[in-house]
Amino acid sequence: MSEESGGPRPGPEEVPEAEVFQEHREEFLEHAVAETAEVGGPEDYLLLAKDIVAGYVPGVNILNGCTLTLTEGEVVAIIGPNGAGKSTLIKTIFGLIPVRGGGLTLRGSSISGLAAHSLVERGVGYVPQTRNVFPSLTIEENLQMGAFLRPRTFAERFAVVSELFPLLGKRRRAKAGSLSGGERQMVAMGRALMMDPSVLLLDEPTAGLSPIYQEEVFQRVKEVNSTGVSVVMVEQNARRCLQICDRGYVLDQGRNAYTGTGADLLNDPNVIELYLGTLAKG
Ligand SMILES: Nc1ncnc2c1ncn2[C@@H]1O[C@H](COP(=O)(O)OP(=O)(O)OP(=O)(O)O)[C@@H](O)[C@H]1O
Repeated sequence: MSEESGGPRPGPEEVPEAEVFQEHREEFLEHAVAETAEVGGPEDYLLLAKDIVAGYVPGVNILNGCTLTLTEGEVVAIIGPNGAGKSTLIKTIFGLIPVRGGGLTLRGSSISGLAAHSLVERGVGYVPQTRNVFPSLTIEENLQMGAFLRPRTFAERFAVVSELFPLLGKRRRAKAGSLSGGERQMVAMGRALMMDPSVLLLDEPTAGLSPIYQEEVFQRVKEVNSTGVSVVMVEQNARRCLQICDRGYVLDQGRNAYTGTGADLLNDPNVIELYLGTLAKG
């Protein structure tokens, strides 16, 4: 008789949580709200990403036809499990990943295939998740980089941005590399705002930050939004993000799994079970 080694095994009645999650997820995705059919035309939105197919490696799609709309003045959140394609969607919107299918429009005009700097010229700002400041440059120099396409507007924009983020004005000569993670995030957002964008794309702005700084980032996002900037943000702190956003998208496997107002998503039993609750961590 051989004896098998290893830790305790699930009893005959126990099913590992990950399997439960997978089973419910497949079932839920089959019945997921397909928003695409209800989406209006490009002229109805400030930004429209429709039926987007995109990926990194030839022949492998990460986004499998997902759709996102942004109306003037909104904060829109993108949440979902790890690897769902949230960052990929935001990078595709910003022209960092080629669009293989579907289309992107800004104020009704196609932006599919445009490079990132063309999008900046058209009023789109982007804050990447990592390496989003130049650590060896001062805060002021980082902000100058943000205004490189319109250097003559620097002083005026610096005044506006440091009113929103007082730290940036007070510590303008500090090297960005000497700042905490939360402070760097303020520099990164400030830099993206130097070109006076109408759309701000944020990729996981609270990742790696302490709860206090996470909260500060959420508050700043709301303040920036109140100045007339529309925001699309990918977030790992899904609950808090859904509390402050107007609408949210749950992405799963590169598709729209669910769409609704922040409150709808926070109160939906399926979303809670699969994407916000303990099963989601299985
Ligand atoms: N540069 C890359 N080259 C190839 N594959 C990539 C690259 N970046 C991401 N991927 C893959 O694309 C898929 C989606 O990644 P993405 O970063 O968009 O996920 P996400 O939903 O933002 O999740 P997370 O919260 O884990 O960042 C993952 O399978 C990831 O491994």
